[in-house]
Amino acid sequence: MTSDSYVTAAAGAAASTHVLIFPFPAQGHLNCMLQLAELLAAADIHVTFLNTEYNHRRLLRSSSGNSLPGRGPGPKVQFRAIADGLPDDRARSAARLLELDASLRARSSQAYRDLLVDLREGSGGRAPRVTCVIADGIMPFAIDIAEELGIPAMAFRTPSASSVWAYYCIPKLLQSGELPIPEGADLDEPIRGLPSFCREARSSDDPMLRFVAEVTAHSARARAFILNTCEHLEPSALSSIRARMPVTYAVGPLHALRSGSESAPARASLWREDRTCVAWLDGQPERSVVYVSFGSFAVMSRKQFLEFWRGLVGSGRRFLWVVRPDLIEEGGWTDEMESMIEGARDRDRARVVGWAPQREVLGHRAVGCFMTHSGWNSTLESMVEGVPMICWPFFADQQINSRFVSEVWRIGLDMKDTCERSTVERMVREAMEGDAADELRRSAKATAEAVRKSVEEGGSSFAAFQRLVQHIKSLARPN
Ligand SMILES: O=c1ccn([C@@H]2O[C@H](COP(=O)(O)OP(=O)(O)O[C@H]3O[C@H](CO)[C@@H](O)[C@H](O)[C@H]3O)[C@@H](O)[C@H]2O)c(=O)[nH]1
Repeated sequence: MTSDSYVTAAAGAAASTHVLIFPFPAQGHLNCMLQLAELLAAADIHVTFLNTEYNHRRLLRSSSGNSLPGRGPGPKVQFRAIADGLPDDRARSAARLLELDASLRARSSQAYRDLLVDLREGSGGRAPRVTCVIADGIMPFAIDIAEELGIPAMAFRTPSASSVWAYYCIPKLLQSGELPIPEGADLDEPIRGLPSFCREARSSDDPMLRFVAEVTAHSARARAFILNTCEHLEPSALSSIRARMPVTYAVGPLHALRSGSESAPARASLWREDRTCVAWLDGQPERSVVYVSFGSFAVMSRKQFLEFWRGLVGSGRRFLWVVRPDLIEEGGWTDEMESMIEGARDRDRARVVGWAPQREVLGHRAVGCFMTHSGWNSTLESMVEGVPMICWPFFADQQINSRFVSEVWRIGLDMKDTCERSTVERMVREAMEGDAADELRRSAKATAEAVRKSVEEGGSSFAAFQRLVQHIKSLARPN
């Protein structure tokens, strides 16, 4: 069955349609799945958004009232929360991803099952019985439990289509002996831009490699795939995925898709946004500032931080840097770093904040380029605003994204694994001034136009979203 077949089956099912959305509890997963929730609510679908208690408390603490859907004048989304099973004082960073995953499987799955049983009976009160689950594709247990209970489940994958396709290929690469890559081999040859866990795995039993391969193979058991990308960006990866998973909806970039919703797209920040940086940007010349952010998960060593800092200062360019409270590895902070940051707060040419309203910053006329870790959300946000990128990928899908940015879409530069002040300086100059910068800017602008077209009426993502809505409505059982 293709996605077109669901259109007729959906007629009249709107009022009785209720979707439960369950993201993996990390910032990069929350934002885009919350945007999906808001768009579905605007399409007249009841939505329950399931958070972990830990994250929900953080969201409420950091949200500015109207940024979460259901809290302002926009469409209503009902929030529920279950425990993630970890003690409150435990960091939920990238380094602990497997621990969080194990805890969710072992300790949260029963609470999730109980909640679904409850919602399946319609005991949620105002909402009808739950008729569909959209679970993060890296939580196969959430898909299996829903299907066991007779609730159709779809998988949402948060990385790019090319990354998802690379994950699909892991078992084949293991079988053919191309993975794990032998010690001492040139990591740029023959498979360039491999995700970090492929490059670092020293045996086929590597836990991270196994985790990614397993969840990817498993999520293909869902009824459909939803991807935050568009046909224009990744046509060949999408067609490879569709060969395995025919019902795949490419509905991105979701934060730019405004199908039926008038309000600004939802933001779900786990940190409180420091809006003083927007006022600071207002006072800066056009395209003069390098915006630096390494997302929500990455952790740097002291040495890396200092190399970046000195490179940025050495470039002579103005910069705005997001230094999250947990950006530097445990025990890495020094008084020297503290005083450098304090000094920057008072200077005209640099600004440091703990967390920024990133989409607004990227859309600001004063921003000239984005130095990024190449998380997929950041990549899409920069793309939509036509801002060229300097990529310093840390882990997972980020190596794939940075390679596509530099070699396929040609809208940025890839620092790969180098972290030296001279490279930082050179790349900032290249991205900000001269012919190469003009060329990058032109191609970033053209990409922005094409991507924006995809999410407007008549565009491929807009149409895919309409088909997804019809598919979800067609799953509603008579109440
Ligand atoms: O000061 C900041 C910094 C970031 N953000 C937002 O936080 C999100 C960050 O997402 P992303 O760029 O995807 O980075 P991560 O938080 O690192 O996301 C994880 O999830 C992504 C989606 O699967 C992967 O692509 C990444 O590799 C993985 O680390 C984006 O929406 C940003 O707008 C802010 O609002 N303010």
